[in-house]
Amino acid sequence: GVNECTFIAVKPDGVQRKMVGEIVRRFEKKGFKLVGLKLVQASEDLLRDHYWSLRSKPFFSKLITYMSSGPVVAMVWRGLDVVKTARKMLGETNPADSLPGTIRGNYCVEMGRNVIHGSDSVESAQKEISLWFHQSELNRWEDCGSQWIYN
Ligand SMILES: Nc1ncnc2c1ncn2[C@@H]1O[C@H](COP(=O)(O)OP(=O)(O)OP(=O)(O)O)[C@@H](O)[C@H]1O
Repeated sequence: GVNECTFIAVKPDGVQRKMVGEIVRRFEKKGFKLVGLKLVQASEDLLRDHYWSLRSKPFFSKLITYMSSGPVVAMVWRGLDVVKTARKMLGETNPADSLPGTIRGNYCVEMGRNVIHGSDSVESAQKEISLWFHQSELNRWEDCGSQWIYN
């Protein structure tokens, strides 16, 4: 429903490459609602929890190093089908498989530097949001434009 939320993070390469504004712009203009946003240096403990399902992958330790190499911009976005739609806006995990027009399709070339994260299901979104944000950091402000987004 319209209350669905997803967790999006601009990864350290995205922050270094000044992509925060472009990424926020795309989600805003799509019609999604920003309910949380912060710049954070993620601890390795947090990242290991976040990527727990990938712990046995050969690239796991490189992934933790990559994700802790600088600050990330952690965000929560809300709206109808936002989890699935955000994944489409991001593109595929491998930028080479991502269509032009998607964030990864337009702005990156390698899996290990793919500039952005987005939750892959509603359940992972709920887990990731509670991992990265305190409830008090989320703000469900009333969006004066929502009548022009939803009928
Ligand atoms: N084969 C690989 N080699 C190097 N890095 C990889 C590889 N597969 C995945 N990764 C890295 O690990 C991240 C998490 O992998 P996952 O399979 O969950 O992809 P994803 O869901 O598209 O990405 P994310 O969770 O970051 O949105 C990828 O975004 C990428 O940065």
